[in-house]
Amino acid sequence: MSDRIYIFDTTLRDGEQSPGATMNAGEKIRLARQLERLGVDVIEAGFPAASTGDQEAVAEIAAAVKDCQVAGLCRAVKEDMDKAWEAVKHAAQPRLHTFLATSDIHMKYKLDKTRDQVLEIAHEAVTYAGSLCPSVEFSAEDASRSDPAFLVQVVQTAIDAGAKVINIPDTVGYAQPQEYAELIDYLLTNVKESERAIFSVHCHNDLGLGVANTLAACKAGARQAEVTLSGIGERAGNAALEELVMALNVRKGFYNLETGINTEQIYPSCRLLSMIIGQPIPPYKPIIGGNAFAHESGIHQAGMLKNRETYEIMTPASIGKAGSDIVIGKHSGRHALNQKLEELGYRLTRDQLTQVSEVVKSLADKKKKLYMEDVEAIVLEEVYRIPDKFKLIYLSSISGNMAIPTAAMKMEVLGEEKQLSDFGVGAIDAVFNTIDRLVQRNPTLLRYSVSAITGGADAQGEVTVKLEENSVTSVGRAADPDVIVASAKAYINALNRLAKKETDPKAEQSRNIP
Ligand SMILES: CC(=O)SCCNC(=O)CCNC(=O)[C@H](O)C(C)(C)COP(=O)(O)OP(=O)(O)OC[C@H]1O[C@@H](n2cnc3c(N)ncnc32)[C@H](O)[C@@H]1OP(=O)(O)O
Ligand SMILES: CC(C)C(=O)C(=O)O
Ligand SMILES: [Mg+2]
Repeated sequence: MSDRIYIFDTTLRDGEQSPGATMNAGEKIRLARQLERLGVDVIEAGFPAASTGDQEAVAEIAAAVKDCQVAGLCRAVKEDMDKAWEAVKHAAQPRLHTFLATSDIHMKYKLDKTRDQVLEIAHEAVTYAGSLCPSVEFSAEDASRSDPAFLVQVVQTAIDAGAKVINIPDTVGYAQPQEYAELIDYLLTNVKESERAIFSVHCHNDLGLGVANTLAACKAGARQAEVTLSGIGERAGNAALEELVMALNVRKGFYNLETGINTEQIYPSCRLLSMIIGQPIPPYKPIIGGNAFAHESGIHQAGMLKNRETYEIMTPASIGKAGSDIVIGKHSGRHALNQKLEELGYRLTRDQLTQVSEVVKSLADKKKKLYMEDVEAIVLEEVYRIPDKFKLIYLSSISGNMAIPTAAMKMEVLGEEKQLSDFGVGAIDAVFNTIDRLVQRNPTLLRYSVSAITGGADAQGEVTVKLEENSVTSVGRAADPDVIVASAKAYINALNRLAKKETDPKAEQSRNIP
């Protein structure tokens, strides 16, 4: 038996059955081209009988794609098959995929057909599809809940009628890995000349076992896996392409199976899908999630810095993603903190590092997300504390939908008290404009972020600003229950740091502050 697993991607068909994942024809073509680049063997482009739009989209994909088969799904109904064939017939490698349910519950309640009738319909459908298209796939819908002995009869009928691929779907995600592997093995053993067809699996994720079932079935002899990008699909979705492929890659010694997937196109493909359907990739998603290569705990980070294989079983580059990320948070240790600070150009002594680490941890206890700017501000505050040239004395601010946002401020500027008022498009803008005029500077605001350190309406607001003037940047940070006051203090804090860099450029250079 070959060790090649054919990847049948159904993102554009079963994936589109995911609520909210509808794509227009242009988007489907873009994604189909990306799937071709990814190296899938078959693209199931849609269900042409569903609508004229779907039929046209499938036809356009069939015309656009050259390097893989393009399949159209159809019920075991002549009109559906005609529509599907019309759509895929111009593909370089067309495939008709027809299906019919074989479980007692589906046959009785959904189709209202007996077993004998289902055998007859399956025979007629595959024969008719084969008269149109050289490559026919037959799916026994709800196979995993079908009587295995009857399933042997159905599969035998479909192969005898000319089906080249036999799909055994776990339509409702009911199967368990070992049981499903045993079903595949049972069919391969009991269907006569089973080697005339490629056995395929199509697993849903209702119990979170889509990928596990697919892997178990491949180990048992299935050679086509039906999957979707990011695992999107009907209800809880399908087995995820990226998880299946990377499991086969990372555990090659265990499975001894190969795919034709260019794994470096995995992340770009999933990103494209996410952009098209407007659904962000959850950070905790295996392989492609934002956290999949992020390390937050000190022990993990220290291990990673010594040898990344201590906590990573694959590289981000292998799936086409930028490097691993060390995230500074409350679980971070000094190794990781030092590494991140060195990347920013800071060289701290051991004592300084301990001092900064303590403040970072206490801030992380209060704040949901720590930015590197926060950490940098702590370093500047704790290690390179500087005398202030500019100080806030008082601030009064007017805003609202019936007022021109105005700030009136008094500041100490180079030892001299000054006061002024100015306007802005909003309260914060008015404050920053007033400060600029008081200190007679005009920096560019590169970043402004505000977050609540504590909970409730009386939360401490913490503001971080990043300024740039004459190619020099600086970060300022301040907290206050009033976010307008916190903003003013953070802005003044950043201005003080800019001023310090001007008066002591050598010191700043040696620290290489970005
Ligand atoms: C497991 C899967 O993912 S299957 C694929 C699911 N995808 C889709 O359903 C694609 C979108 N579907 C559609 O646009 C529509 O359902 C259509 C155009 C296919 C059919 O629409 P309608 O004619 O209005 O039928 P409706 O959807 O209400 O009911 C389905 C009919 O198909 C029958 N049917 C279901 N599966 C099959 C099959 N594989 N072969 C033959 N008939 C089938 C049902 O028994 C039912 O027949 P009935 O009208 O005699 O009761
Ligand atoms: C049409 C078939 C293959 C299907 O999507 C399923 O059974 O889940
Ligand atoms: Mg399905």
